[in-house]
Amino acid sequence: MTTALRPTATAAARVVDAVKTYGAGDTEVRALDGVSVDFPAGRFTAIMGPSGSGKSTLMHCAAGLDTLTSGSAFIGGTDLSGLDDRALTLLRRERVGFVFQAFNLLPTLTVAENITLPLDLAGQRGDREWIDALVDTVGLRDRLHHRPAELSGGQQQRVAVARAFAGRPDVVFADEPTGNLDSRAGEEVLRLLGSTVRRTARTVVMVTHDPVAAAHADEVLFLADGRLVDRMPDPTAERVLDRLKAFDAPGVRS
Ligand SMILES: Nc1ncnc2c1ncn2[C@@H]1O[C@H](COP(=O)(O)OP(=O)(O)OP(=O)(O)O)[C@@H](O)[C@H]1O
Repeated sequence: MTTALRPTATAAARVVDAVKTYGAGDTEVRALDGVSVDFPAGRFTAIMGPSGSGKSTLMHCAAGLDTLTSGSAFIGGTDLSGLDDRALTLLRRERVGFVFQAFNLLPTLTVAENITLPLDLAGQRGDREWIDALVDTVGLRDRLHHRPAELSGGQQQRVAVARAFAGRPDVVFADEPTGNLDSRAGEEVLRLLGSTVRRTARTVVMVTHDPVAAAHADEVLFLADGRLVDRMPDPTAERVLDRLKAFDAPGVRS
């Protein structure tokens, strides 16, 4: 293993020289064109960039939902390319949490059952104190026995956030978590993600199109044409918006 490929102790997830192509020959698309990036432990990182820049592809490959064409992806010190499908499924279940735009709660289960679903699937009891604290953090104690259909969109996404963190994962990947929410409910979910990172030293990686959402992160990564072209620590919505505008400006590339 070369030095460049050795995972750092502080990266919850990382990709090295990540290349992902779709199709072949004239129709080949290079969705990721040599991206190397660490997602530091205990930090909230947002991924932004124009449509088609490779955000979802990067997230899916970093999370073990998809495989790279070349390069490496690590969760903690585990090289995902060395894992077969079964091992990848187990790793995702035990060490990765997910929050999707569409909430993806199971309608027949109660809120409490949805929150512990990943643990139940893994045959684990989980840390009851941790889960109890999560229920309070997301403010759903009085809804624990309700079904998702009885909750607002914002409440459903808060259930999904609790579910994502229930197993104390190394990293939570959030794909447009506020895309289906009005701005107030979205703001609550973002504050929840940020405060959970800061209070519990968990790690969140979020793909978003929304500069206001990205401003909740500790750092924003900008992709363009499948490459990492910029990073912005301590972002504000205004600065993120200005940076995004530069992608559209004639003659300005990254
Ligand atoms: N399954 C696929 N087959 C072929 N091409 C794909 C596939 N998935 C993604 N692509 C292409 O890869 C490139 C990157 O796509 P990706 O979805 O990662 O971008 P994105 O930045 O998440 O876009 P958006 O903001 O529109 O969601 C695009 O050109 C896209 O068309």
